[in-house]
Formats: sequence, structure tokens, C-alpha cells
Amino acid sequence: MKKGHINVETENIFPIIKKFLYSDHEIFLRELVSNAVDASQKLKVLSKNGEYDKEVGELKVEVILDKAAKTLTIRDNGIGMTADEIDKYINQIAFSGAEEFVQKYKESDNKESIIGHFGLGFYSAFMVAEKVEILTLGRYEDATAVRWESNGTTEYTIQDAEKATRGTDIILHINEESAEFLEEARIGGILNKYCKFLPVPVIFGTRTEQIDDPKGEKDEEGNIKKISNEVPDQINNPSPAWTKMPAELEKEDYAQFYRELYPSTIEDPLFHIHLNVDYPFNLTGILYFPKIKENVEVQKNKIQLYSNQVFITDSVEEIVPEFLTLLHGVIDSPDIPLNVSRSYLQSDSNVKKISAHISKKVSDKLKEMFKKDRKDFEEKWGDLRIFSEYGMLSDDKFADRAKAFHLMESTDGKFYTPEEFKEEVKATQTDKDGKTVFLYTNDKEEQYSFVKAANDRGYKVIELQGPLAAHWVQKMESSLENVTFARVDADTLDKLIQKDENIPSKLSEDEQKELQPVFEATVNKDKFKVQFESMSESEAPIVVTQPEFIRRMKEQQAMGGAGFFGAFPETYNMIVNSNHPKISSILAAKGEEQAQKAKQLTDLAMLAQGMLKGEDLTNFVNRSIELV
Ligand SMILES: Nc1ncnc2c1ncn2[C@@H]1O[C@H](COP(=O)(O)OP(=O)(O)OP(=O)(O)O)[C@@H](O)[C@H]1O
Repeated sequence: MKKGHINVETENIFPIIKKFLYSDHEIFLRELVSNAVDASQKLKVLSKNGEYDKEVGELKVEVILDKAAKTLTIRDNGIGMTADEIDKYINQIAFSGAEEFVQKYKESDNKESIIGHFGLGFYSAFMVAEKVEILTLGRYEDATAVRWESNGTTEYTIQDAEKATRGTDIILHINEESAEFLEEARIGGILNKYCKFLPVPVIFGTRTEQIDDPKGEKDEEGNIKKISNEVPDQINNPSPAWTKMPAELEKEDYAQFYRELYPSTIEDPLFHIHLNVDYPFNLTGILYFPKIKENVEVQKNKIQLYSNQVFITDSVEEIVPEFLTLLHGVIDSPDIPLNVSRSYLQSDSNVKKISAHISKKVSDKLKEMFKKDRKDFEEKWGDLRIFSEYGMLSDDKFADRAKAFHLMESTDGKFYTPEEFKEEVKATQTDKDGKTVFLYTNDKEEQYSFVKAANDRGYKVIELQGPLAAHWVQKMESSLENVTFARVDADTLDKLIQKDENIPSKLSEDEQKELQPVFEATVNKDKFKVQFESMSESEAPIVVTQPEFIRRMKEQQAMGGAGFFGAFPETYNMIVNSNHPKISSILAAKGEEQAQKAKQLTDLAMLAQGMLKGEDLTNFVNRSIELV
């Protein structure tokens, strides 16, 4: 056996780090501004701990564009670096001064968070620059300023330099192919995306302000004149709402922050959840519940992920369960690894914990609202339902918790949790096998006659709509004991909720056989199956239904599930009530009259299901006019 050391040649690795570390080149600015913010935060920590006793002053980061010189400078007045520090932190790739600092000061009670971790960020500058200069003056009494320069090979120069004030300038000489980063609008856009909530003021260019004329000159109406004044443009809000304590914030502050996050959204959110965890991982944030529309796709991906107030991404699918991507807002966690691939994120244990935690917080909040003010919750339910359904379908733990607040609305406008509804209808809607049947409608206008027939019998019908209803029903059937769901028009009521008592049939079997072809002639035989059933006289003479199973299959197929069954044929049952007096009268009639009457009854049944269309409808109308 032979043991050895794998040899890493910096010359070979360096270009890879430079070019491929980040797929998005614009990230360099996020990295460099983050370093500048870190340098400022570190100074605050040192000052608080008594290790820096000079004036800290107003800490800020400036981004300065010089198009003529083709440079972009990131300037801070933070801790700065000595030559030795440059040697340690910059000349050694992947040695992070940030990490070292955090380790050293983690015991002391500092609120200032440090962004850097890996000791690679600085080198992302070479993705866009042919030469990078560092001009820096350390924080020590007798510090000498130094200038470090490298043109992106592994060689660098370092020498004493002139710099009057504490802090660091990182000067990028932008390369040919990265000329876009010399455009003011481009830089402004990147800063606005990644740096909008950094904890230290970030200045880029100037903006024009209207101020009172300092000379006090007045206009014709006697008001002091306004004059234009150029002021440094601070692009960030250093203390966004999520970094504050919930007790410090009013309802309006949350609404205000929502508008700050989504300036183009008009509608206010329904409510919010303020997340604040520090064990076993760090997480802060505010999640907002928007009013969720049927078209869920357009609302997704509005959550912004931050790490120590640095924007990372707004595609958070890997970090939160899919249904939570319907929410809006901000999540900030220094424990989410930033510079790694997306697939790695999914398996990261912190990310998994965070995801489970958020899901729990959200269900806790809904439960709390339900308990605190049920009436208000019921009013909001229309906007929450799809979210909750989605959650129950995609997250078993959420489904379990949602049982306590997920509501179903009955056609008479009452709200029930599934268990409450079971209690309510158990006595009347349990069939001979002991299954309680939840009757539902997905359109109470279209299925009006079926809903009414059920209500007349004392049955309750719930309303289930939307794209997820079919899947949700399946889910509930497997989680509620002895419950099955049936759409109210899936069969006759006697069949949907089979009781023991059998009503004797007025028509004999022979008479049914005689009538069978008469009714079959009124419809397309391939689509409709004619059956006789002995129902109560008070029910309709003919009922057209689509079996629950076939309809569910078709619905799931339409949503992209259950594809392996192949295309499902459109089939219906046409149930003839063998006890209805009109059916007896059709039996008595003969020839043309019999056929006409049968057709009229069939069309009426179709009409009740909203299935009478086209030529059949026109013929029906004309025939009915004749009858009058
Ligand atoms: N503007 C600056 N002022 C003071 N020190 C700096 C500055 N920029 C970089 N440094 C020092 O150089 C080190 C390396 O920076 P680099 O961006 O490569 O890594 P990092 O910030 O530690 O981690 P990450 O890779 O997560 O950004 C920093 O940790 C810090 O000690």
C-alpha cells in the first residue's frame, strides 16, 4: 500500500474559481459590497468590545462608476487591512477572514452579522475585471496604507501607498467583454436586486431632491420657493421590518413593508407571519398571505431569500415546501448555504429543518386564527382554501395539522371542519355498510336539482371547487375514518347513500324490458347506459348521472395524473324511475306518442344536468311550444 497527497496546483484551479464559481457574473457586485458591509460591521463590533477606541463615524459603502477610466470602485470606511492581513486573507484563497472573525467573536453578544463564510467571494471580481486593485488603510494607530494589484493570474504586487482615511477601495478595471458593468442602469439594477436591505447604507450616484430655498426666496403666492438639490443616493433600507421585533411593529408597518417589497402590487395581503427562530438554526422573516386566485402559477415565486440581509434568490422551491411558494415575503437565514448548487440545497439538513419549521409555523398561525376568531377566519376562507388544499396534498404533516382548521362550506352557507361535518351528518348520511357519505357539488347552480333533491331528504351537501378538489377528496377519504365522498349528481340518492330498505318496483321485469328500447332510442347508446331503478315516486322520472369513478378519473387525467389509464370514454347512466307515474303512462302509450313522451322526459333530465345542447335543445324548445 502507498499513501499520498493529492496535489492541487493553484495555477490550474485559479481560472476555474475565477470563471465558474458563480454562474451569474453580476454576483461579483453582491460579493464585494457584502465584504465592504462586513468590514463596517466588524468595526462596530471591535468598537463595542473596546478594541477600537477611535471615532467610528458614519459607516457607509459607496459604489463609484467611472466610465471614462473603465473602473468600478467599491469603497468602505470599515476596518481596512494591513499588508499582513492582505497576505493572510486575500493571498490565500479560501481562507476566510470573515469566518475567523465570527469564530473569535461568537461568544460575545453581537447583533452585527457577518456575511462572508468561504473566503472565495473576493475573487469573483476577476469574472468581470482584467485588473483588480485594493487600496486600503488599516484601523491601527500607525497603519500604513497599502496597494495590492493583480491582473488575474496567480501573481500580485503589494506596496505602500497613499490613503488618508480608514477603510478599503476595491477598484475593478472592467474587462472588454464585461462592458455592461460600466452602465449606470445595470449597476443600479444589480444593487437594487441584491443590496436593497443591507444593514449599512449603500450609496450609488446622486438623486435630485426638492428642498426649500435656503435664501428664503418666495413665489407669487408667498410660499418659500423649492430648489433642486443633488444628494447622495442611498439605495438601501438598512433596517427592514423583518429585522425588527414583532412588538416594535404596527399592522401598518407590515403593510408598508409589503409595498416596499412589491411596489407594483395593488392588493394588500390578508395577514402575515413574523418568523423569528434562533435555535436550532437562525431564521427571521415575514411571510404574507396574499389573496390566492384560481390561477396559482402566477402567484408563485414571490418569496425572497436573504442571508444576513443580502438578497440571494427569489426561487425558493428547494428551500420551502412547494405549497408555501404561494406565499409572499422574505426569509433571511445565515444558515442556508449560498454558493452551492441547487440540488445540494435540497439535501442540506438545515434547509430541511427550515422547510419543516416554516410549514409548522404557517399551520400554527392558521390554527390560532381559527381558534381566536372563527367568524373572521370563515370570511377569509375563500382566499385561503386553495392554499390549504395545496398544503394538505403536498405535505403530510401539514395535512395532519390542517384537520383542525380546514373548512368545508355547505350549500346553506355553513362552515365545518371535516370532523365537524362527519358529526353533523353521521345520523342521516351513513349507509348500510357504516360509511358516512359526504355529498358534494362543484357547481351548485348547474347541479341545482340534485342539490335540492338531497336537501329535501335532509341531506347536507358541501361545495368543493377548484383544480385541486378531486385530489383533495381522495386524500380526505384516506385520512378520515369510514368516510366516502360522492358528487351529488353521480347517481340517484338511493344509490349514493344505500340504506337497507328496498322500495318495491311498480313495473314488472317484462315491462321494463319492453320500455328499455324505447328509452334507448332517445339517446346515443354508446354514451348512455339505460337502467331501471325503483325509486320513490316523488323523485324525478329520469335522472342522468356520471359515475363518480369515471368522473374522477377524467378530472385527474385533465390535471395530468392517472395518464396510464388511457383516454377515458365519456359515459353516463340514464336511470329510469320505475315507480314514477309518468313512466307507467309511457308504457301505456304506443307508437309515435310513446316515443315522443319518452324523448321529452329524457330531454328534461338532460336539461337538469346542463347537458341539453345544440340541435337537441332547439328541437326540445320547439316541441315544448307545440305542447302549450
Ligand atoms: N473591503 C474589505 N475590507 C476589509 N477586509 C476585507 C474586505 N474585503 C475582503 N476582506 C478580507 O478578505 C477576506 C476574504 O474575502 P472573500 O470575499 O474572498 O471571502 P469571505 O467574505 O470571507 O467569504 P465569502 O466567500 O463567503 O464571501 C474577508 O474575509 C476579509 O477578511
